[in-house]
Amino acid sequence: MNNKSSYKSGFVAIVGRPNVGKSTLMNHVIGQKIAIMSDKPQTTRNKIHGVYTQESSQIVFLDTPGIHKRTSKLGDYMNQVALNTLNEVEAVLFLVDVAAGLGGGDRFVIEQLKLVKTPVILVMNKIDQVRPDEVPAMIQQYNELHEFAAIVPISALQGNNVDRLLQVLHGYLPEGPQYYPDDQITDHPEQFVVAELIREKILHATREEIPHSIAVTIEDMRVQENGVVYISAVIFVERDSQKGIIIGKQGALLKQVGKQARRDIETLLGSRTFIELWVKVKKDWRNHERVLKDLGFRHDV
Ligand SMILES: Nc1nc2c(ncn2[C@@H]2O[C@H](COP(=O)(O)OP(=O)(O)OP(=O)(O)O)[C@@H](O)[C@H]2O)c(=O)[nH]1
Repeated sequence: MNNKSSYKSGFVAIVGRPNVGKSTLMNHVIGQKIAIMSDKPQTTRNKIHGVYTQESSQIVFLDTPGIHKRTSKLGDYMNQVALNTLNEVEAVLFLVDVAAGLGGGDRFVIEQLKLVKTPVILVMNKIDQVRPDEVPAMIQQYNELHEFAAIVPISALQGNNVDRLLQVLHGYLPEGPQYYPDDQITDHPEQFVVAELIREKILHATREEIPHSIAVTIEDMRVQENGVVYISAVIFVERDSQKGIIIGKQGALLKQVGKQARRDIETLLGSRTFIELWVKVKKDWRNHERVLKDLGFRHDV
């Protein structure tokens, strides 16, 4: 895992009507890996669409399906979940199909996006299907409906201008940790990120006092009947003194960590969560290969 302070990372939500090319774009950006991820049954509503990792940055793309329909009560609820997510991410990619033209579905999504304070980047996909001289008028049409942070025409299928899109996105990434390892797609991608978010909050709250000698494992994570995701996580430290620091006076620091982590985790999952944090001392765990493996860590932690 990379803990360089200059590392940048963040969440980006992708929205767009069915068939506009969301999967094709992800395939182009990330390649084969996401196929594995998206095949996994998801416990929650927001799906991780893909993770794009580079030397100094990482983007976690979220799929936000709820935004497109307005039908039932469930639809309303989904919509609210989607809107909450969109308000918490670094940027929203709004994909449209220029070949299909601007339709009612797009207009509906734009109305939803007006409720969101996050920068929205309009991605005009399937540019290979129209004549170049048609593009300015199309841009104009969308510009009249909403003030987008940026407008980027691409062909996800042919890969045209996708680099430019990634460049624009990088501009919106704050400093943050590398949530996912470079090349490893875990069986439980959500759990991995949840653990990493908790770890990040601890390091932030304790500053220099707790070196990076902590590990966080998710012992239990499941959706309860009331829809709340229950998470039980164990924080492993090397010394008793570190345990005291992390718990804090009357549990104050741990409570703060839990609160901050919950905010991010709820954004990621699009669900309410209940998080239990435990602190355990496991002496010199970093030196033990097997323990490391149990904890699901690689060697360079
Ligand atoms: N010509 C052209 N076709 C594209 C482009 N991007 C996607 N397509 C095609 O559009 C169709 C739909 O693409 P998907 O990536 O499955 O769309 P999606 O938005 O993920 O669709 P849902 O999963 O239904 O939400 C596929 O046949 C793609 O090959 C593009 O840039 N140009």
